[in-house]
Amino acid sequence: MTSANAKPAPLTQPEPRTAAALSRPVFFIGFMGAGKTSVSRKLARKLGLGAIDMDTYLERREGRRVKDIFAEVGEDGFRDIETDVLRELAAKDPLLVSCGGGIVKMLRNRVILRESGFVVHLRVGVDEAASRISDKSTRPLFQNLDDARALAEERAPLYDDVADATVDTAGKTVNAIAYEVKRLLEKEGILCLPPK
Ligand SMILES: Nc1ncnc2c1ncn2[C@@H]1O[C@H](COP(=O)(O)OP(=O)(O)O)[C@@H](O)[C@H]1O
Ligand SMILES: O=C(O)C1=C[C@@H](OP(=O)(O)O)[C@@H](O)[C@H](O)C1
Ligand SMILES: [Mg+2]
Repeated sequence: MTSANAKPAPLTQPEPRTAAALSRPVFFIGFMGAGKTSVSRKLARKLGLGAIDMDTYLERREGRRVKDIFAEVGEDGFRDIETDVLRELAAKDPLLVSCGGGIVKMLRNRVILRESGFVVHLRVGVDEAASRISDKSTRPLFQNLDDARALAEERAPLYDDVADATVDTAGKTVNAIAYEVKRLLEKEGILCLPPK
């Protein structure tokens, strides 16, 4: 029986969710070789989510490779372009974004990351990173182990400072890391999955 002042049933029910969705952008940070690009891509494929790799996006936008940008305008010039791209991507509908390893260097980037997304730090040791990267010519700041170690040490507190979550990647496959990140994003309420 319906009472006189009961609300009428809505004409349309909300559509049940049919695809995975993110409540905020997810930014992958971590040292070169941590697997930011690979894990983000794997997760996007597994879940049918959109993913953008900052370096790939930036290279297309600029029409030149990262190493050529470094050679032509130096690291400072590269960092300016990188911040521009970060601002652009942070303003889009939520995506998986794999950042370059140096994104945390500039305070302005750390502010954007913290304010606009959920930040996942993929942690890797320098020796393991070096063993993963076969072609170091594409990474101007990973040319020898001593310099890479010093850089990693300098950046470690910056990654910790900005990360909402950290995943240790040592000895794990890209697939296993992607699964761990998926569970973590679900638990944090960042990833909403359709009912099975
Ligand atoms: N967990 C992993 N185990 C083994 N190799 C990996 C792993 N993650 C990435 N790689 C390899 O290391 C290289 C760098 O990975 P990439 O995803 O580009 O790292 P990043 O974007 O963090 O620099 C690639 O050749 C990739 O296939
Ligand atoms: O650590 C860095 O300063 C850099 C990391 C690179 O990206 P990956 O971390 O994806 O290799 C790329 O953005 C550029 O060579 C600078
Ligand atoms: Mg990358």
